Amino acid sequence: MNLREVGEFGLIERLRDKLNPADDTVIVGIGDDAAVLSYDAKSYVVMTTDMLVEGVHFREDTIDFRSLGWKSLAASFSDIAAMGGIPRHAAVSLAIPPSYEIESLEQLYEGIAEICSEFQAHVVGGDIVKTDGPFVISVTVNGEAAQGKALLRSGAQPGDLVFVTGTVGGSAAGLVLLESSQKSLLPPDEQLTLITFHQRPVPQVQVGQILRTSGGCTSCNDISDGLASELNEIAAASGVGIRIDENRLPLAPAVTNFARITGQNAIDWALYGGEDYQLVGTLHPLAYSAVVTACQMNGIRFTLIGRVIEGSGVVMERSAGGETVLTARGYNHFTE
Ligand SMILES: Nc1ncnc2c1ncn2[C@@H]1O[C@H](COP(=O)(O)OP(=O)(O)OP(=O)(O)O)[C@@H](O)[C@H]1O
Ligand SMILES: Cc1ncc(C[n+]2csc(CCOP(=O)(O)O)c2C)c(N)n1
Ligand SMILES: [Mg+2]
Ligand SMILES: [Mg+2]
Ligand SMILES: [Mg+2]
Repeated sequence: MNLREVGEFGLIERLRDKLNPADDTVIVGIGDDAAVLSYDAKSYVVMTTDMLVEGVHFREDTIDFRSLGWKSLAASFSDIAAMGGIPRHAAVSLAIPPSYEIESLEQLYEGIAEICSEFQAHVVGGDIVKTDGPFVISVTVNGEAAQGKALLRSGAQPGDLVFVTGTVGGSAAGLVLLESSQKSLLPPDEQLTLITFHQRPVPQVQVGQILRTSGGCTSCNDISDGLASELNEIAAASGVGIRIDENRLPLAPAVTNFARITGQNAIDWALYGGEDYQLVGTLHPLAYSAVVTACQMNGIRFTLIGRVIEGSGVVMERSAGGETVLTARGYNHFTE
């Protein structure tokens, strides 16, 4: 069968069927943002790996090396955050075209060091190979989580509230701006805001901790492929339906402004753009006030965008009236 037909997620299912069953050290295996592993009685190890490929995840004209270093680790820290874990240790492997300058790779590592100091994480190893293909960065991150309380995609219950942190659609807007010949239509400060959303996403480790300790977060996912895709993953893993409200989607003013100027759709960026690395999930209503207070105290934007219902799939109530079924049409390698 053709890869374009099964897509990235169909391929994962097919490959997973070939593997041996996991043993009891695997608390959460394939299927969530990160694996949760138990080696002793104290705490869980949370482990995730992701690749970034030149031409697919970045190009010379969409990111500088220092930001690329930041973003490469941010994506993995975000997966750890989505499990309620704290990122601790990383391994970084590079497949490098021989034409690359050593200074560029040093800049990459300055960005890696920057995010590691921000989150008190450490690079503890990696690997380097030469390639005649594109530049590839592979990042594996291990984190820590308290035993028994990892945030999964699979616990949403009808009646729960659907939340998202920060704002959404900013990374896609930033990418459109970086690729656009109409940059100057937007004020310089808003240009910088959009470019920062794309190049320097901030993994939501702190809110992951707030959610985990609240005891009422029933599901969580980070936004790599787009809100529509992540919500569908939660709905499918939890066996529930989700209703969200278009009016409630948190968009940064620079994003709506840029959409207006270029005649593009900011809601589509939020739903299908991806790479915002915010957290989306569900909360038992009784946990809401404690979570929102903790977020306010820490300057974290936390928005309710809908509700969990019985059934399946994701529906969005439109601001113009009516509703739209949101398919998992986010970023999917092979179908893109
Ligand atoms: N080649 C593979 N072999 C085994 N498991 C895989 C493979 N590729 C992905 N997975 C697993 O499938 C699940 C879904 O992966 P996916 O990459 O969609 O999640 P993610 O890392 O949260 O998202 P993204 O890659 O968009 O940031 C994860 O548990 C992941 O570890
Ligand atoms: C040059 C360029 N073109 C397109 C994109 C957009 N993009 C690439 S991969 C991806 C999903 C996340 O990746 P993954 O699912 O592998 O974690 C997105 C939204 C980009 N960043 N740069
Ligand atoms: Mg993820
Ligand atoms: Mg992944
Ligand atoms: Mg993805």
